Amino acid sequence: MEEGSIAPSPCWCHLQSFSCGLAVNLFAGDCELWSVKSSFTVRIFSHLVSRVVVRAVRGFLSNAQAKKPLALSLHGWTGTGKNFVSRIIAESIYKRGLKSNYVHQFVATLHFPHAHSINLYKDQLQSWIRGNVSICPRSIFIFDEMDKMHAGLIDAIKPFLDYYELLDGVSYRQAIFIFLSNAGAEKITEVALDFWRNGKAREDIQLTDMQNALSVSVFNNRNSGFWHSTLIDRNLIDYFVPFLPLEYKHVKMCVRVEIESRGYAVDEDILSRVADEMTYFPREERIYSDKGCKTVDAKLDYYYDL
Ligand SMILES: Nc1ncnc2c1ncn2[C@@H]1O[C@H](COP(=O)(O)OP(=O)(O)OP(=O)(O)O)[C@@H](O)[C@H]1O
Repeated sequence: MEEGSIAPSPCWCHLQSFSCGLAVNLFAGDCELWSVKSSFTVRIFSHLVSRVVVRAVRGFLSNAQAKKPLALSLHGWTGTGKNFVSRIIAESIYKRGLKSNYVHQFVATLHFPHAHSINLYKDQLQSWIRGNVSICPRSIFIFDEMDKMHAGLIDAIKPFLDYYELLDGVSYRQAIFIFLSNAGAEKITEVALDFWRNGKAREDIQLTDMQNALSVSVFNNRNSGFWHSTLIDRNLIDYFVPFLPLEYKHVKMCVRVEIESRGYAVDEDILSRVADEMTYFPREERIYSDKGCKTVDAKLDYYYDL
């Protein structure tokens, strides 16, 4: 099944995008899913993330009677896989993944840069979401850099995340909203470090050890994009998903995956050298990679003559 052939309005790339009208899709209403894989898996080095995300997405997609759209808020240090996971979710639903006309990605610093334009952004965001969900109920909206979003802006989408059956004739109950943020990373690291220092296994960290602390921490953080947000206040975010900081062994796993994906034989020496080049924190213990797995692929270029 090919998706509609008219791409979202090209002017979307610019600030004015919203005001130049919504995307028109040739096959309006025809946004059948590429596949809702019953075996939908997330190959990610984090027991919490794979467990929560897979259950949440699979459960939501198989529930024809969902009472509200799915809202996932992914939190963690840089390079811990938040964009990676949102890409996997998009690809599990639409053949073209993030390139699908039904997947909309907003980057706070790019699409909502000016504090003085908040009211304009709010109107534009509502129109964009309303228009696109009217065309495709199973639209996916990804908000990256939530921690850089001006406080209050995200509250504009509150009505769409709520339990309404219809709003002006449109149902938002099949839509998926994903928020990505570095806010809360300190809290997550604190819990992970606590487990580590007490000799407890990382795999024993439960979602319940983090969820509440995470939502409270972003709610009270002026720089989280969710500061005093009604989305949290009204419990409209279904899951706060903590991405644990990545350890040396995880970085090596990332290097291995990258080498394999390039079709090379894995060289254990290169694996270790790339992981050794990363820097680790906290200063004393040096457990977690401060860039997660980011820059791994760039570092590999040095070792493989491409
Ligand atoms: N937990 C993980 N499991 C598997 N691969 C990972 C994981 N974390 C990161 N990676 C790899 O590292 C790359 C960079 O991660 P990604 O861009 O998703 O990080 P991020 O959390 O979105 O970072 P940022 O907060 O800076 O946007 C991914 O494309 C993926 O290849």
